[in-house]
Amino acid sequence: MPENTTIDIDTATFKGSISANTGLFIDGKWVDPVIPETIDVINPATGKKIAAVSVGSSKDVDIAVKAAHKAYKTTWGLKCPGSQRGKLLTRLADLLERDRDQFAALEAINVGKSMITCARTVAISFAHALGKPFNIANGGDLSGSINCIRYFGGWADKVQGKTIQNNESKLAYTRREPYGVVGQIIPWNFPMLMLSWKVGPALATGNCIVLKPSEMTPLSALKFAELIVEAGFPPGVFNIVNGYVPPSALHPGITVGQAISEHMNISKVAFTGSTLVGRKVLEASAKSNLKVVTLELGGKSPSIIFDDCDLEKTVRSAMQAMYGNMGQSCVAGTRIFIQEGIYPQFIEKFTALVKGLGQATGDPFAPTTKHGPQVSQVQFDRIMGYIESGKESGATVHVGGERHGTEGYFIQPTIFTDCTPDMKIVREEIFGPVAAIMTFKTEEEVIDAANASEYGLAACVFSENISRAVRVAHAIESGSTFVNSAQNIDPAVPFGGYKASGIGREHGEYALETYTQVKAVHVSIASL
Ligand SMILES: NC(=O)C1=CN([C@@H]2O[C@H](COP(=O)(O)OP(=O)(O)OC[C@H]3O[C@@H](n4cnc5c(N)ncnc54)[C@H](O)[C@@H]3O)[C@@H](O)[C@H]2O)C=CC1
Ligand code: BAL
Repeated sequence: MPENTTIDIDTATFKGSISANTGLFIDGKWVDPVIPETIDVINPATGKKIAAVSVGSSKDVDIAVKAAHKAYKTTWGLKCPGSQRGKLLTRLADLLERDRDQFAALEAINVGKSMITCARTVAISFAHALGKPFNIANGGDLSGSINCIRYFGGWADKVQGKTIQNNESKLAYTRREPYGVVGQIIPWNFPMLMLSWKVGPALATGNCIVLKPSEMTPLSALKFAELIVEAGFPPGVFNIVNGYVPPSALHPGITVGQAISEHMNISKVAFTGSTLVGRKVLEASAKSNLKVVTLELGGKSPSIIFDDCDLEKTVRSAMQAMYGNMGQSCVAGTRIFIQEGIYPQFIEKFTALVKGLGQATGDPFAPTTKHGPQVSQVQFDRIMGYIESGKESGATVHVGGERHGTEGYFIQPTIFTDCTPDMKIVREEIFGPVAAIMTFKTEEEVIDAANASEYGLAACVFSENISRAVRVAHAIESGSTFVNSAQNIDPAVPFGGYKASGIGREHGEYALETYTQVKAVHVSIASL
């Protein structure tokens, strides 16, 4: 039987012992993988092991899919009224709220999220607060997760089809039916938040889930499974299979993520992660059962700053948009375009703020920390590689550009100036605290420059001329554009990418569409 691990945390911002099971969660129970194997979970602030958790294989995915199918046919799906699904989701949100400090602490220790602005008061669902310190994890990530699950709980009994009045000799109507078993593959940058974005709409619409957390950050998902049981969801509705990437010696064949993508009895996969893997998921679907695939992938989002912006607010928002979550955010505003007239004032204030952020780098549990570590050695090396590339290609390191400290995976918040569109640091997603600054003269010029990217996830536009701001927002090729704010994502508003940033939308009514398929029913009412 898999064991509980206990994580003791004694810090200024969180004190307590958190226990979490380290097994796979299948059919409402904790189980060992068919081939017993574990993976170490690392604290990125120290590089040291926190715990070891079980990892599964395609065999465990098969078992989880069978359990999910059984639940779908017997206790969930069309067998469970939407009102009951909504009640359970609302209960789940309440339980998450009750235990939010523990979940925030798990995010802080496993992802390096820091604990500064005790943002319990944060009104928005997804605060791109700086860093992943504990208080930020609690305010931003946990508020966002709770709000998202509660929001979709409200939708569960409101999923509706339509009647079609086209022909008086028939009654034609549509139904929105769940897919059955859906696979969900989530990343490490916002483990609880990405889980909630996927679990909320899937359960609201009556699907059963086989979820794979990132192998780097499984702890909060494992803890979440306990709340699924406590809330009263029937066994098999929600299953977790952790997995390795790349294949290990014990699991030389396909990985868990690939097994989910290829599975013949999974009818839809929702994926958040790299564009590279997104392509593989799509390919696996094409080669297996043509399952529906939604993808939320990379970005290289522009922040466009016009001369007539509110400078104080804009500088703060541009910093949040860029350095929130240590730059490990798909919507990060990494290409900062500044109109020439305001460049000197903007750069002076932005530099001061970013240097301040650098001074507030450190222990995710310290009350003053605003900037934590990158998630792993791999990500650290990758980002440092980009910083070297920036230097070699002729950009100027204006701030930062080095590692911070000697332990863990900390990188100084970095600003590159003198950037040109051909540079790797301007074209590619870095997923770290590295800003590329460029200037522009005209609206037309900046629209072209902003759109010269394979990505199209998000953008920020800063101008007090609302006509111009909205005009530019419409001209930018992105799934979301934020006017005069950092990326205040909201569970009621659709989220997703244009171009290589993804397929489909999460959040809002659109998410219900991506978790249901439409059935048309034609009933003849013609008199004989
Ligand atoms: N859109 C976003 O929010 C995210 C984007 N990324 C981007 O990806 C880059 C690399 O990060 P990684 O952790 O390597 O991302 P990744 O795309 O490899 O990981 C995301 C998830 O996909 C799973 N996965 C890996 N290979 C798979 C396969 N063949 N089939 C199915 N699932 C698979 C992973 O285990 C993880 O759960 C980052 O530097 C960043 O640019 C990473 C995480 C989140
Ligand atoms: N992947 C959605 C949230 C983010 O990375 O910013």
